Amino acid sequence: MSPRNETLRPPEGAAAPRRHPDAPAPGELLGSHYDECFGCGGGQDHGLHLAARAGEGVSVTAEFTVKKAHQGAPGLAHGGVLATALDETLGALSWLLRTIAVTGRLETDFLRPVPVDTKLYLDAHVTGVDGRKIYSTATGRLGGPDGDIAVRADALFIEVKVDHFIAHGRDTEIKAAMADPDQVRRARAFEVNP
Ligand SMILES: CCCCCCCCCCCCCC(=O)SCCNC(=O)CCNC(=O)[C@H](O)C(C)(C)COP(=O)(O)OP(=O)(O)OC[C@H]1O[C@@H](n2cnc3c(N)ncnc32)[C@H](O)[C@@H]1OP(=O)(O)O
Repeated sequence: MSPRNETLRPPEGAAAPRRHPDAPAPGELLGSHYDECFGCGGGQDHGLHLAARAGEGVSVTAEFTVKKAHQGAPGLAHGGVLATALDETLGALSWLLRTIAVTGRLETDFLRPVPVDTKLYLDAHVTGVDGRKIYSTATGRLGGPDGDIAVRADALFIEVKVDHFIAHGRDTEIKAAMADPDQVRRARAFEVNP
């Protein structure tokens, strides 16, 4: 499916996505980039606890089970939570590019309601890279990886350096993150590209 919005289509001359030589192997669990992340962190009781795996090329798959705390209408997932699941899955593509990037633009289509206790099967891949701009797309399916599409999104992520978070994040959390050698190593490693 190609993006409906022109601004989310890689421009002419954009580079094809290139899997980083040190990217995790296909099938490998990617883990969380930050324990307090609402999307993937283990430290958020009501977070999505989304678990993503590396796929082939520059792609990932992920699973997320809708919980009671994620409702909008009775018994149904909140649209913003579903957009978060797509955003987080798209964000996980950073592990394959080994580039830190933040969401600049995210366009989401909600095709089917998603009940509480449903497992959403997500996949995402990069469609092109143009300088700091990373174009990508994702789907969330019901019933299995080949099931009906419930939600889909096209996105533009923008590459940033670790300093982006240091400059903009609240002091308390930045200080705690910087005091954690594993967190710093994980983040800084992404800044070194061949
Ligand atoms: C220590 C702890 C580390 C933890 C690390 C893990 C982090 C992982 C987190 C992942 C969590 C999951 C994910 C999350 O939740 S990420 C959280 C949600 N996203 C954000 O908070 C991002 C907020 N926005 C910004 O900070 C800035 O606007 C950014 C950094 C994005 C760009 O500002 P910057 O000043 O740097 O660059 P620029 O303005 O020159 O733009 C550059 C180019 O991009 C184009 N452009 C920009 N925006 C748009 C747009 N909306 N539509 C179309 N195009 C857009 C722009 O035209 C230009 O194009 P060109 O003129 O070059 O052609």
